[in-house]
Amino acid sequence: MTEQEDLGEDARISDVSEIEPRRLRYSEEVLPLHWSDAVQPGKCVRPLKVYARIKPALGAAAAPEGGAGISAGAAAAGEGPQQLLQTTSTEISQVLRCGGNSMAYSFTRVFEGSDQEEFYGTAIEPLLEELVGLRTGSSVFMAYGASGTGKSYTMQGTAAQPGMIPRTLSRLYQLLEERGKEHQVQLCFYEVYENRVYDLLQSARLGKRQAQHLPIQVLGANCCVPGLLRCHCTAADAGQRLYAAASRIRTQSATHTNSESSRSHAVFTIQLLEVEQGAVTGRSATLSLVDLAGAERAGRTKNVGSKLRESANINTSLSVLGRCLEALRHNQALAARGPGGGGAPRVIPVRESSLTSLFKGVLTGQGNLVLSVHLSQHGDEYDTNRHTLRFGALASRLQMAAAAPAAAPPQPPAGLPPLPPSQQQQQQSTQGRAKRQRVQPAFEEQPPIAEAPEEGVDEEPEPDTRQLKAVAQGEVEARAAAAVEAEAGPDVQGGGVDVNVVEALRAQVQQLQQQLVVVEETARAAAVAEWEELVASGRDELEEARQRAEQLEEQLAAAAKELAAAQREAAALRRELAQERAARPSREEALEERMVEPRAAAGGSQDPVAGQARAPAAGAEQHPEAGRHPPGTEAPAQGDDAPGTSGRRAEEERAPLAALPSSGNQQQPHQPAGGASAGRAGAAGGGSTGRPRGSSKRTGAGAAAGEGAPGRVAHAAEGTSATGTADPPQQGTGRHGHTCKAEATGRRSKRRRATEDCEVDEEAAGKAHTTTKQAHTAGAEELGADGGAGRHAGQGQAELDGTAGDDMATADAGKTPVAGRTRRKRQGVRKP
Ligand SMILES: Nc1ncnc2c1ncn2[C@@H]1O[C@H](COP(=O)(O)OP(=O)(O)OP(=O)(O)O)[C@@H](O)[C@H]1O
Repeated sequence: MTEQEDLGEDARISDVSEIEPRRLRYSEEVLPLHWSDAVQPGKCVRPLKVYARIKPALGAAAAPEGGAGISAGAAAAGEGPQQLLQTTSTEISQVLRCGGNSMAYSFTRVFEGSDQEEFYGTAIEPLLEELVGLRTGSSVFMAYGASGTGKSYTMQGTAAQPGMIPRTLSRLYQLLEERGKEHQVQLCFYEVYENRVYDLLQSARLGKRQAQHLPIQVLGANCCVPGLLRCHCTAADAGQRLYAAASRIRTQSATHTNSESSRSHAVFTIQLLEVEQGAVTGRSATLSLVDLAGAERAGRTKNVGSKLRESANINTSLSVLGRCLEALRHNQALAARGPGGGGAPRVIPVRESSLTSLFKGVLTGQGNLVLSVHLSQHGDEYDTNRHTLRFGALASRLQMAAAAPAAAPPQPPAGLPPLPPSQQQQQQSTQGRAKRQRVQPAFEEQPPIAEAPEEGVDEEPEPDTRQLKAVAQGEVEARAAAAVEAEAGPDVQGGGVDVNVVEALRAQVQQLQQQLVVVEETARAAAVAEWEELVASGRDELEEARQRAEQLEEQLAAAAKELAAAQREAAALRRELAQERAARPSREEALEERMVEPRAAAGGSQDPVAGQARAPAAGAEQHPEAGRHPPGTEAPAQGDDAPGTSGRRAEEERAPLAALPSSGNQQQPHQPAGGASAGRAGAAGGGSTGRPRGSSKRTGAGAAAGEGAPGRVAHAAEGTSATGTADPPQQGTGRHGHTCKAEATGRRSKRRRATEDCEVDEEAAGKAHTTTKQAHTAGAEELGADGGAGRHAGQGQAELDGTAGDDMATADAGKTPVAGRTRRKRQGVRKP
């Protein structure tokens, strides 16, 4: 921060005589600086004008001006993405040099180059005309942009190219002259540095930077800065000199991006009061020209220490400004949608910074706001330009409601009533004396007053200013006077108030007010910081919850997929099972059909064994209870009851197994011959009978096999042989057995294939096995009981001895291999 502790002759206002000392009295009166116009809703609404001005790239100050196309000199290289601004008269497109999409932004008008006249004529002159014609109560022009983009160049200019403020002053008096009406012009110039208001005119007048900042009083929609000096100015050159001198006091310093970077927002206000017959009528209008400090990126400016703090303050206030415009835009869009448009209006955060507090009126859409956004054609200004372009695009969507100033000036707030005329008069004179005492030394050094004072204005204060005086300073002084009177007692009251005491109290009150402002600001900053922290932590929590929800959703989706796959698999298995079930009867049919031939062959061979084999079956039919005996329990025991005489051995030898079901004849243990004859009868009947009732088909088949079907007998013999237990199979089957064996072997392999093709019902196979075993056991025991040493008996005995083991089942019937296999499977035994 550059503080000019002691201005040299050059820096001081060269001709302070331009400022009437008597007029300074008026300059301390509290008047609203920027206020909202009294407009009816929906009336005088117009879009906010946004002008864009592009500073040429370095070394290209002479680039083509104002025209469309690409500026020369845009090739300055730097870090970051290289950009180029392509323009038309109303549009700017930011193009990346490395390619990519460009975005176009529209503005009221786009300016390029260094010429100030054109910019002034387009952007400022209309505002000045409105001021002079008192057509708009309050107009504000703001220059916005990153540091070093030409805001100060535009507002202040150079000797060769005067900026907007000198041009405005010069043109103002021309217009007033043309109008031919009497006016009073009051000038204010102050800066907002680190969120505090400093009076630049006062500093210029005193010859040093004033250390005390001034409080801002927001009075409803209006804003006042008590203590701010207002200078009457009757000529353009006086105003220009005043401005030039005060500008030098404005805080500036060199940064990485700008050798004369403004570290504060500077506000130059021209207030025009209408005067008729030497008296102010009450109608007034203001035009404020604001040179905002430039937004800075710490990375680019490389600021540290106080400059970094300044930078942070600048960025904060500009950010609040941006948020105000955003909120205003939101509210206006909401209002345009009408009732029921959805959403709630936002609070416009004007109170969050001094800058926005000062311009509360226009930032809430009341009054006339015009913006210029400043850009740079330098290649490496991509980010800063983009930010500025977006700000401009947002602002250009706003509507402003401006109206002519009302006949009566803005009224002081209800809490601060005007003082009674007598007391006010007294205080004014007291105040005037005190002020003259205070400021006199500064003016004593200056040349004599060049211009004659405006007598009417000087001697007789205007009624409107008397009213407005009570807004702040009057109030303070009244309270101070009251306090003094109370303290001094009746003598002092009668003799008047001691000026020094009043002054002291007044200073004290002002100090307290300033302290109050500081406290308020600190509290507000703390609240904002806390709120931001809260929002940030809430955002973190929200993010965590969102991530967790995403994880859960993913898990849910995976589980749903697995479930669907499992359901598909289950459905496929169900289908397979159904197909299996559907195919089972036909397979069994096929097996039966295949067995017809061997049976027929067996039947045709006149095998007595076969004939006998059916006899027990028939017996079983006669005694169905036989089939109900569980294998290995009753049947063998019953076999004991079977007759085992040697006379019957020949027959029994031929049908050792066929006799097994005779166990069903336990009620008739002495009728083996009957059973045998029944078996023969069964054989004669085609050998298809004799299945015990209650057995399943397979069980029946197994039993039948055991009972003496020829093939089964052969198979049983073979199976017995395979177990290596008794005699060779041919010995048990004889001649006929050879034939049967050969056929049975072929059929067996076929059968095995057939049975291996399909899964045989375990239960059925088990039953077949047990029934067969039962039959074997019964037969063997029957034979054994006889003491018969026939081959079949020996075989049966061997099986009973357990030598056959599980393979006995395979020796039983055509089904038995499967049954055996199934049993092995069940028992977890591998086939040897
Ligand atoms: N349109 C222009 N034509 C020629 N020179 C320009 C133009 N705009 C700016 N400049 C030059 O660029 C330099 C920086 O401009 P200026 O100080 O006005 O930037 P700024 O935006 O006010 O920066 P800051 O915000 O840091 O104060 C100055 O030397 C100025 O003369």
